Amino acid sequence: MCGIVGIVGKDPVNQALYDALTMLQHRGQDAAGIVTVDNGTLRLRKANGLVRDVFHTRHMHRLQGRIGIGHVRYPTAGSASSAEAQPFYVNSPFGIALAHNGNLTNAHELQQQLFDKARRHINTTSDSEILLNVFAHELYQQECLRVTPEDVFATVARVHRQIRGAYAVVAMIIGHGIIAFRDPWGIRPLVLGYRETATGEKEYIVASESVAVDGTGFTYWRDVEPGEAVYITEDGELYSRQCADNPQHCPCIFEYVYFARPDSVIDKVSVYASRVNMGRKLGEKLKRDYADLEIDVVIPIPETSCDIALEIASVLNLPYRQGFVKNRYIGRTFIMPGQTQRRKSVRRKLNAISAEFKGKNVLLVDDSIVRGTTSEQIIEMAREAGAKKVYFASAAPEIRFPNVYGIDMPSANELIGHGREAEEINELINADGLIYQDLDDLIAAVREENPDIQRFETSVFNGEYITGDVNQSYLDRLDAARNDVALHRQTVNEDANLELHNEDG
Ligand SMILES: O=P(O)(O)OC[C@H]1O[C@H](OP(=O)(O)OP(=O)(O)O)[C@H](O)[C@@H]1O
Ligand SMILES: NC(=O)CC[C@H](N)C(=O)O
Ligand SMILES: [Mg+2]
Repeated sequence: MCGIVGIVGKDPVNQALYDALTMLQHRGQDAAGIVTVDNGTLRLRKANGLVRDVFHTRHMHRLQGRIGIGHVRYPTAGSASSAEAQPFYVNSPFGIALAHNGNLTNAHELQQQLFDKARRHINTTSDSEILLNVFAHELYQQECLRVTPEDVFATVARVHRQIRGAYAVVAMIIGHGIIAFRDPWGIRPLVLGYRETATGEKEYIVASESVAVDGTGFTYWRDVEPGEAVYITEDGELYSRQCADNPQHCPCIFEYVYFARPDSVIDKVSVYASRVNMGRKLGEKLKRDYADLEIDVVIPIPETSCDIALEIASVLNLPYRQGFVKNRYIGRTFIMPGQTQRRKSVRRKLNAISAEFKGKNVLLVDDSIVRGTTSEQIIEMAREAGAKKVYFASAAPEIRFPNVYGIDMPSANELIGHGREAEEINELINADGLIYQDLDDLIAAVREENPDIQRFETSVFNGEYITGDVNQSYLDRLDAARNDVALHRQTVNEDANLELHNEDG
């Protein structure tokens, strides 16, 4: 998952972009970037690392201008090289910078078409650079000297017809403004906000999550609709239009399970409320079907599962204890690159308080089990801390299939739930009992907050890929390109990559 933001302001936007990126940091910890337009010239700073490490005072000084976009990256395509940090830039037409959250499923074909049709060279292995070039080529085809809202909407409509997969995008055209659009399924989130200056002029923000809107002093306004494009000119005029032929709302359910911050509201669903509902549903299942388990205490695996576990404890009428302490200086482990780093980080990140485990039957709660890295080690830690029995509950059902829409789960074989039933998984993670949420209950937990959502993107649980273009040969290619061994090989070679259009360190 990545985080994106764009701001059209009346004063310099560098600090607000930086602040927004820090509030989206949980969506991507690998790289960060900001581009602003300063008197007709792009200013760019992007590099690998956390937001606080990428931007130093000297970079912030250079990022002048009243309009800009930013990105935090969690790679799902291409390499982890800093040359693939975003935003990307292309000089024709006009000068365009673009930031993307999601993953294109036809990137390979698009790259070939770009060369055949437009002789466009793609310098990295990133699908987002391809997306930028498709957009640039279509805008060029409008043959306009000044870009009008009509040109923008015609361009996005043509982009929608060509690209497949998941995409929430912010793009900036020098001398014109910012464009934001979302794929016709609305798989990845994108929200709009505004604020007024002291003189009553409007400023706008688009961001992956509403937390970035709240935290920068903007007011949340609405979600960008699936398929919709929003164009905000540099003078602050806002235009919007539905640009997809057949938009259908089908947001990614994993945003609610894990990715988004609980204080965000996505597609009118409070992430926090949906997690409380997940806890209630799972608590009810435990009460109904597992009444024979003698549980003394419910313990969350910080951080994402805390709201879920608290609700389970309340349904079961059991004590809730924070038996694991989280090291606040270690980030999210699931989105770290490479299994070695992920494995090592679990014990660095979480430590048990023995008193909460000694001689007790504990129910550990997590939001999801993906590779099983966390659950396996945490159960071992609970036993070392003296637990009698260790039961494990997951607020998401078994994750059995790869994700192709912006979550880095490219390889079925790396998923502990792939081809296995709960009992087998239970043995692998060495629990005394493993209880998964049912998919219908998970869907109901989120839908309860917005019954207008008819369908969710749930492919990791049931293998149904809503875009309809994902077949086994695509999945095999993805696996070969992005499994842990392939990524390791890539990292070794990445220094050879050429870095363009960047401020030096
Ligand atoms: O089965 P796994 O492959 O270990 O993946 C699942 C775990 O990873 C995530 O935690 P993470 O540490 O990323 O973030 P959090 O602090 O937000 O819970 C998630 O919340 C689970 O705990
Ligand atoms: N997680 C994402 O949204 C990734 C965006 C893009 N596919 C990249 O790898 O940089
Ligand atoms: Mg976790």
